[in-house]
Amino acid sequence: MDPFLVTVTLFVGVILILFYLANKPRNSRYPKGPLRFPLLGNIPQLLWGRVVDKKQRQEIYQEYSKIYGPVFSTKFGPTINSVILNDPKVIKEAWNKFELCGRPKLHGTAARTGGTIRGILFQDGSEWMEQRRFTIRQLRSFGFGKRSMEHLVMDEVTELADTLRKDATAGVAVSTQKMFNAAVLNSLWRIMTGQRFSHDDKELDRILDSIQKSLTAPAGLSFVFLFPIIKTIAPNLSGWNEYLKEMLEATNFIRKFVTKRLKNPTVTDSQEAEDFTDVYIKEIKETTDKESSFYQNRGEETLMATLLDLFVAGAETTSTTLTYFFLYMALFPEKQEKLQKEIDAVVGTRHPTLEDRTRMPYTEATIMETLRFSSMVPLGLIHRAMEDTELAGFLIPKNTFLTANLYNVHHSPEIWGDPANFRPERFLSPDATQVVKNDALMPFSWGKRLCLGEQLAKDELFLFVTTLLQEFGVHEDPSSPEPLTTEQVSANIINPPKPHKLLFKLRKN
Ligand code: HEM
Repeated sequence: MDPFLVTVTLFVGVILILFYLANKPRNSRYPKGPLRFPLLGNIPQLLWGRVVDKKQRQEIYQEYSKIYGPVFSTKFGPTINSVILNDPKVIKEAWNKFELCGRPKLHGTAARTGGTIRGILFQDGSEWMEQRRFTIRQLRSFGFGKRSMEHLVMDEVTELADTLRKDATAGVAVSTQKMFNAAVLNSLWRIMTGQRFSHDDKELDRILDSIQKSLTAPAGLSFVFLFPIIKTIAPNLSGWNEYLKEMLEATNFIRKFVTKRLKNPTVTDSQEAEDFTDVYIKEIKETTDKESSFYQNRGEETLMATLLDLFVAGAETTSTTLTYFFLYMALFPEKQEKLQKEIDAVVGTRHPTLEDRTRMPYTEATIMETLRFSSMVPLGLIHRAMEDTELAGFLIPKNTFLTANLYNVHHSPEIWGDPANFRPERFLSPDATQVVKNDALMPFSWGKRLCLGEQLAKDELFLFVTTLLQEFGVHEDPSSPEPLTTEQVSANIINPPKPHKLLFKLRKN
């Protein structure tokens, strides 16, 4: 037999076997998915979609869900199996199951807290449950959802309005990218630590910049998370060193704060705690159970991680939503006008309060539409199956990663009819007097991992939006070289809008 023919036959045979093995279903009820390449899984298709088709990951997943259905599987490299959920009903079913609410054990997330995963955001199991419950209880007792919180938020909006007034009078267009960060973070930070930052605090600016860079790190960095070897081979080229440097800025800042507070407590043991950190330290002192995440050194490390989680999650998310909100107001001036009419009619010239909310359906609907339209956390945070689990007739094996394509849910024509239009009216009753909720709107995710800052974020969004639009009109900057666009920057977790500037003009002058 011709040796060339033998070689070709063998080569083709090996390739076919490798493809067969790569595509062999993990069990008879495992979700289907696109063809997997040996060793690489679906990385080639994802790269092609990103580089050639210029599509974001959520858009690529959206295309796949049209072919493989609302639950499909992908594979990254030889070992990481991932299931993508594209339907709100399935997402709810999944995120209500404790077994599907684990987190992947990624070295990238461990590196930020000294090599061991601690806290809430990236933790699972008993430590996650213990920390999450404690944090929710304490945040409520310190003001989440209460009048006292409202005052903290209003202090911040008022200061921001003072700065904007100067810019408006000078006719200067402002970049809204970082504008809300400190103001939004401060209300949370006062509850957590008793401290606030001045809006032009340079250290905070640097840390928030680092958080922004690490959260919006190039999407290519996900590959480093999935394949740790890349960071050893190409620590600089892969972006790993830069990511770590940025991430550790915030870690070091929080570590410094915790060390100082442990050495110099602000209250004695018999005094009432004044902030979250005080209560936490009290809990550490009172914990005798060695298994508890509050126990001694582990407790101190976990305090650091939990504060870091809230700092990171609280700083970037709400402020990016506000950036989107004002961008949309400039892009859709007729919506802005309607909203301002509602503010003028209900609030008039006094300060807005949270009690106004029920009488301001258009404002509420516009905030909801902003959260839907921007879907700035498009794929939520990755979950992990902690056990073999039944889901919507499928069998999801232990350690499978799960991703909710929130972007797809928020942009499904079957659910919204005209998802590509910014139309707050979709959340209003026909007579426009009531907000109509839609369960498919889930920007804060769902179930056991539901964002624990949802209440604060909603309160802040309402108070910032109403206070600022009461006084200012927001407009496109005519001197800008590029027109405003709804386009997003593709990123790691949070997708910000493209950098832009807006003109804030005083409404009554
Ligand atoms: C508009 C603002 C916000 C949005 C859209 C948002 C969205 C989300 C999403 C999608 C998740 C992932 C849930 C999952 O894994 O299924 C999450 C988790 C989380 N968020 Fe938010 N968030 C916002 C504001 C905040 C704020 C202000 C805080 C601070 C108090 C916060 C703290 C957290 C924490 C600690 C988690 C982790 C929960 C857990 O793993 O158990 N978020 N958020």
